[in-house]
Amino acid sequence: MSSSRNGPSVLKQNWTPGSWRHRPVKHIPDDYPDARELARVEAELARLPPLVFAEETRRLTAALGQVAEGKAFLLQGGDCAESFKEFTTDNVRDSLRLILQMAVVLTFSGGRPVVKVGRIAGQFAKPRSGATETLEGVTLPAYRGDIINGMEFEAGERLPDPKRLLKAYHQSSDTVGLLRLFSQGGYADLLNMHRWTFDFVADSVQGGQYRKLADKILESLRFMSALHVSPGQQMPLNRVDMFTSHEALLLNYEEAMTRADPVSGDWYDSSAHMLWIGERTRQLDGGHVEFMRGIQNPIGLKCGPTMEPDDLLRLIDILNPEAIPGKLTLIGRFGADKIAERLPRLMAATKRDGRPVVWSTDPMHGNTLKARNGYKTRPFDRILSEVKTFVQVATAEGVHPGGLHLEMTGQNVTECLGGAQEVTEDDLSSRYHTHCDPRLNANQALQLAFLVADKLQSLRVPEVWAAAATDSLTELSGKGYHATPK
Ligand SMILES: O=C[C@H](O)[C@H](O)COP(=O)(O)O
Ligand SMILES: C=C(OP(=O)(O)O)C(=O)O
Repeated sequence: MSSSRNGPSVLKQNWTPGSWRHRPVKHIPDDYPDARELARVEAELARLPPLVFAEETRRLTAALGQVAEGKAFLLQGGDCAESFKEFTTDNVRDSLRLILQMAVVLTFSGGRPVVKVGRIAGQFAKPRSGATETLEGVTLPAYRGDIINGMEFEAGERLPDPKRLLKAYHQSSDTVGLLRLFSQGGYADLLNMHRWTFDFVADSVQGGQYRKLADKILESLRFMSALHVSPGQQMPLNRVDMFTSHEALLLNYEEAMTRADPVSGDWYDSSAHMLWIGERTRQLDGGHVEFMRGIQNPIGLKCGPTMEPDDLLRLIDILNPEAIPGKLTLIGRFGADKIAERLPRLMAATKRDGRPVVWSTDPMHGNTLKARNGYKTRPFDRILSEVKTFVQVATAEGVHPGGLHLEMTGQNVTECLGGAQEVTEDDLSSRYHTHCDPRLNANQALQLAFLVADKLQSLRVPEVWAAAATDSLTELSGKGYHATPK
């Protein structure tokens, strides 16, 4: 059952882009100094062009449907928080090139297409643990992302300012434009894959591994072209589909960007192809879930350590009642020490339930800690450990380990500890640029891609999968894993 030109489907009755306003909401500022100015900005946004088209969004749903069936893999990654200050053409290109490199690695080893989704062109609003921040005895409202207030520790900057919604829109629009140019205009041509390597990665182990892999792929392409077999006839190699996503947190912005598609009559949030609900705003009766139930875009749902199987199933009832393949991606973010205990029953519940979902892992948000020198950081070994356990649990439960959700950057930052470059606590201060949470740098991200690719490679053949499932059970015993009755 789907909606039609005759009106919304029965399941979506009583929904409007603004119906979230009648529900309790968390992490949306209620202290804009000038409510009329906010309303004026919302009206202006509603008149501005969409950032993405419904047809592209439907293409992403279909691609994610393939992931749900185990025929593709999702790579979703990018900034923790985009900022106005750090917006440059080079930064957008570098975010894309990192995704392209990782996708080559994952596609080659996993033997499945990789669906590429950036945390980009709208990832501006952040839910914070505390409402305030205190520095040297002065307390101010917390920084909540550039779309809401400013990062400077100064009273005026920390006030929510409606004009920031417009600035975020225009920067997102420029970013989408650049992504289209880079992904469709030749830069993403597979024959260019050597040029995607970052200078600071070229001499590392990962740089060498990538060079070898790229040589191998180019050799195969030359071989096929010598045989006059052109893979490009079936699948263009000179451009890629690069989709955008962000957390749908500031619903004032999302509502203003939501439009009825003239072709299908369905409502699409035109601010991004994919939106997700954060761990802190997934309350069943909350405004965020209410908003997301009405839009036709593919949706992500963060699933943290406190989520119970019943809550998850009720959220699926609300968010994907029509069981559309590719509509819902569950993004586990438990922490390396909790995943083996918390994930299996959620996966088993979705398996028993039978409605299609993509299972993806975010190994960043459950593994944040404060270093001795005060920097918020994430150890690479914990990130890696969560990803490995994710694949093991999925394998043991007979579920496709479908995706990876990362906070990462093409910049040579020192924000996460460890990795092949062995970033130490003392190194953190040298290039710590994030606006909120620590991101993997390109070297660490590529290293992770090679390690995941290695795991996925072993799952390509069904018999190997079965053996891996047995091995996974053995390895997981002792980590708190409880096998779920089949
Ligand atoms: O990205 C996620 C959250 O916004 C972030 O982890 C919150 O950070 P905080 O705990 O410093 O507020
Ligand atoms: C806030 C985020 O994550 P979570 O909701 O999982 O904490 C995020 O991905 O930016």
